[in-house]
Amino acid sequence: MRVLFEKRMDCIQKVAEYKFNKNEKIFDQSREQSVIEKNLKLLEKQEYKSAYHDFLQVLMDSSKDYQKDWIASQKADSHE
Ligand SMILES: O=C(O)C(=O)C[C@]1(C(=O)O)C=C[C@@H](O)C=C1
Repeated sequence: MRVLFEKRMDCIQKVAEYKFNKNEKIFDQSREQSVIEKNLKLLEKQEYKSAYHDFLQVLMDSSKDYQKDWIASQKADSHE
């Protein structure tokens, strides 16, 4: 779990850098919806669907918080 989490966060770091450089917004509702739908379809045990939906949402909220903090720190550094 930790290893997968760290790999995911390495990707999220790259996404944050891309969004910072392109001045793109962090939250993309349609993208988020499609990530959730795609993953829910892949779930083998549909009885876990609701719990998995909540898990994905918490994961994406955490990614957005990380991106927000990282981009804010970059902006603060550039104003020093
Ligand atoms: O794909 C992105 O643009 C991301 O920022 C990653 C991610 C995610 O954690 O999967 C996070 C926020 C977006 O709203 C959608 C997806």
